[in-house]
Amino acid sequence: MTVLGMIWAEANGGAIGRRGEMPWHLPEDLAYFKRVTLGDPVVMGRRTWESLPERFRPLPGRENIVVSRDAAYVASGAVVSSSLEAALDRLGEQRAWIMGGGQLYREAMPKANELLVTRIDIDVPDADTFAPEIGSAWVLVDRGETLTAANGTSYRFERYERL
Ligand SMILES: CCc1nc(N)nc(N)c1OCCCOc1ncccc1N1CCC(C(F)(F)F)CC1
Repeated sequence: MTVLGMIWAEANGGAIGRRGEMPWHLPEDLAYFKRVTLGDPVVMGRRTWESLPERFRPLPGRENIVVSRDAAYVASGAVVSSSLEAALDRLGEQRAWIMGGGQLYREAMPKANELLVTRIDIDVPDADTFAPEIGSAWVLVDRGETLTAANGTSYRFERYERL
């Protein structure tokens, strides 16, 4: 069984996206995401793959798996899996990270062992994509200290483990 982590950044109210973009720019979170995931396979939905700036496609230094039901879908530099299960079957015992988006987080939640959530103190009134609910099966094991980004934004890195 893969040790499966999920990693996301969310703004106030659980916002994680707006019209296919992340409506903020927080280099400190990009660095965190890169540090955490480097070397491990990452699994993402097609919309997240398409949201990545060209220069980040594929994410360097890790196997990129894109989940799409479209058997004809091509993601150059990535492996396309037809379902989350197919992606997990590929991964075998490897530790891997679900990196978005909302739909895949919700589907993978029951299979995840660890959640890394960056809480960003900004309001995104017209958000259209939201983080999954973190249910009572989870315990916040590391609240992280509240940090201030170079651009003045407050944020913190949280870690949850399954009870
Ligand atoms: C970073 C954003 C992010 N934060 C956390 N904590 N969890 C995530 N699931 C996550 O979303 C990754 C997919 C979206 O990512 C991007 N969306 C727009 C612009 C840039 C990116 N990044 C920049 C860094 C790059 C690197 F390879 F350097 F990591 C990856 C692509």
